[in-house]
Formats: sequence, C-alpha cells, structure tokens
Amino acid sequence: MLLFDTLDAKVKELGGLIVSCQPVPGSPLDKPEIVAAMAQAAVQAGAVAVRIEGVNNLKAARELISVPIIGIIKRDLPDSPVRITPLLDDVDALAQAGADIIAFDGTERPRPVSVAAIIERIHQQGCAAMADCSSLEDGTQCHLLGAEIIGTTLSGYTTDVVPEAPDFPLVRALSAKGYRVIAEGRFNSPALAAQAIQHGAWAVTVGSAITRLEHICQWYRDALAGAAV
Ligand SMILES: CC(=O)N[C@H](C=O)[C@@H](O)[C@H](O)[C@H](O)COP(=O)(O)O
Repeated sequence: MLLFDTLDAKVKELGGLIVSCQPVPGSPLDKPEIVAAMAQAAVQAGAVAVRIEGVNNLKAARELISVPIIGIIKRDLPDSPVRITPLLDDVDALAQAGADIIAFDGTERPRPVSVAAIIERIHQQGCAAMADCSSLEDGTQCHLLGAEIIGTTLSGYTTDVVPEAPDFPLVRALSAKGYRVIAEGRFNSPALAAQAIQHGAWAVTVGSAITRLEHICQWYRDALAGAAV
C-alpha cells in the first residue's frame, strides 16, 4: 500500500508519534475548528498522523493537514458495548470525510456488524483498517481478517476497572507476531511512549496527555493536593 510506504518513511524520520485529537465531550474545546487546529499544531510539531473522532471534526482537520488521518466514530448503542465505528454507515461516512485509515472496535464482543464485514467495507472504501484491540486473541483474529494495523487501544476498557499503566505485555505480544502495532491507551508521558517503541510498537498514539486539557489539569490538581503540607 502506497500509504504505508510514505508513512513508514515518516515514522523512521520523525519517530512514530500519532496524536489523538479528541477533546473531552462537551468541553469548550469540543468544536471542529479547535480539533482541526489541534491536529494542525500536532503535525507542525512532528506528529506523523492524527486520530480524529466524528465526521465534522474530520472534515475540518482534512482541510488543514495532509498527513494520514485515522478516523473513528464513537456511538453508544443500546444493545452492544462496542463504541468505536460499529456500523457500516460509519465507515462510509468517515471515508467520505477524508479518512485514510479507519479504526474500529476489534474486540470479540456482541456487535451489530461483524469485524469481517467492517474490515471488508473499509477496504472497499480504499482505506486501511486499524483494529482497536484488547487482547492478543483480538489482534490475531483481526490480523487474519486483513486489518493492516493492530492497536492496543481497548486494553483495560473491556472490564470494570481501568488500570493506570499502559499494557506493555500486549504491545510486546502483538509485535512479536510481526503485526504493525500502534501502542495506544494511557501512554501518558514521553518516557512511556518511548518504552512502547522499545517493546516493538511501530508507532504510539497519545491522546489525553496532549489534547485533553481537563485530564491534564486533574493530574496536576491531584498531585498538588497530595503535596499539600
Ligand atoms: C478506550 C477508548 O475509547 N479510547 C479512545 C479511542 O479513540 C480515546 O478516548 C483515547 O483517548 C485514545 O485511545 C488515546 O488514548 P489516551 O487518551 O489514553 O492517550
């Protein structure tokens, strides 16, 4: 795929940082023009790709940047825990809005449309498929079904308690299989992101620590409260 020839070269040159530009829902920053500006700033600062949620945000970003955009749509379905790009219509809408890569929930959970059908539709739309996975089993299944990228995105999010640390063992296990792995989920510092590369990841997606101002403020507030004498 031409996309990956170019992207591989960029990852080598600039180091594989992907920035997820997803403001906290309802935040004053949750506006297409602000998401697009965040994406543009991230690219100017050396991000090789960005991850954007929602058609309007994606369209606004597409006008400002030419690096690959990983597009997703999040929805809360009444009868399925699957939130990330669950429907075939979502795939079509993201492709039309200008996504190069479409990410989807690749977990083995009850879902309205099979993973195989989602991947097939992404490819029909001329995009690459990124499977957001929670385990080695998910990743292996999605790789076999043709997903070009396997993300650790959903590790820790399919059970009740979200761990604090990122899932390095999963990054390592998926990378050892020879998959193109994006480490994603709680890589909240440069040091953690660097460790993901050392564990075999091809690239690292960072969201909250770069683009969720409210989360970052909370981390600082917690630290300051703990430091009170
Ligand atoms: C679990 C889920 O729905 N993850 C979402 C996927 O798009 C986003 O909410 C995360 O911000 C993104 O994966 C980046 O991760 P982090 O914000 O930890 O750097």
